[in-house]
Amino acid sequence: MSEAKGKPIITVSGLHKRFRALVVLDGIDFSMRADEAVGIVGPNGAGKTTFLSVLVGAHPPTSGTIDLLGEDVTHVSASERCRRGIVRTHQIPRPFGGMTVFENVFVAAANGGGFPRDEGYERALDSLRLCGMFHLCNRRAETLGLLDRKRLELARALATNPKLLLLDEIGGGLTDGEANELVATIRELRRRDIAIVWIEHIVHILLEVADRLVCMDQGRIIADGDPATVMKTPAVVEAYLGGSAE
Ligand SMILES: Nc1ncnc2c1ncn2[C@@H]1O[C@H](COP(=O)(O)OP(=O)(O)OP(=O)(O)O)[C@@H](O)[C@H]1O
Repeated sequence: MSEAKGKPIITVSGLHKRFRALVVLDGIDFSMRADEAVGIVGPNGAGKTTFLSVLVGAHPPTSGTIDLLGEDVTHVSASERCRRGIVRTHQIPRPFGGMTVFENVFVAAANGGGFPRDEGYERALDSLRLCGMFHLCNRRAETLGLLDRKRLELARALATNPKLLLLDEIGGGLTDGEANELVATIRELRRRDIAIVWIEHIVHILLEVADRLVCMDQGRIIADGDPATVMKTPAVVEAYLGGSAE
């Protein structure tokens, strides 16, 4: 492992997030290296999506700090964080309607990634190829089905040239064959040295890629470590898997 890969890509300390009286993140401490793929599981409402939103700057934390690549980005805008290499996909894909698939991805490369035109063009094409969407370049984004919308969401995120990619439930509703394709794509991203955080309820897909698993419950991290060990942790069995710790 190179020295750069072994360094933390992101470190979060004492992160709290409240929406009015509702405490959604309740003291999150988290750090990961650039060569890791971390899965996040947890019951509905645990705060997983909110965690990603706070990491990318879509919501300011109520308190706590976020350090990206050795710099404090807690008060840095979402667009600037994106240019520094952190990007997320959304649980519900949000393509720009009225634009083609290619235009959607090109806008991400140019605006999100800050690439000049020719480079943005190449990045957009590379992302579309990687996500198996090249043949759909000229389709209007709003005419895509759910699976292709999810692929487009991933292609747009990749076009920004992320160092850390945050995925929010991109596996839901896929057939086994489609899920295998998705796993192959994520493995290719790891070969390209992109660090991954992936929230997913379909745990068996997640475990094919994640080398570390985090379980959240009620705004806290209740387990963090080797996936097999985390899945057997009594607190995880009780909070997430619906079983008894006995
Ligand atoms: N913008 C918001 N304003 C108010 N409450 C919010 C907001 N976003 C999320 N919440 C609340 O925060 C809590 C955590 O939501 P979040 O979506 O982060 O959980 P989650 O673990 O991702 O759940 P799921 O697995 O169902 O996606 C929920 O009670 C949700 O209603």
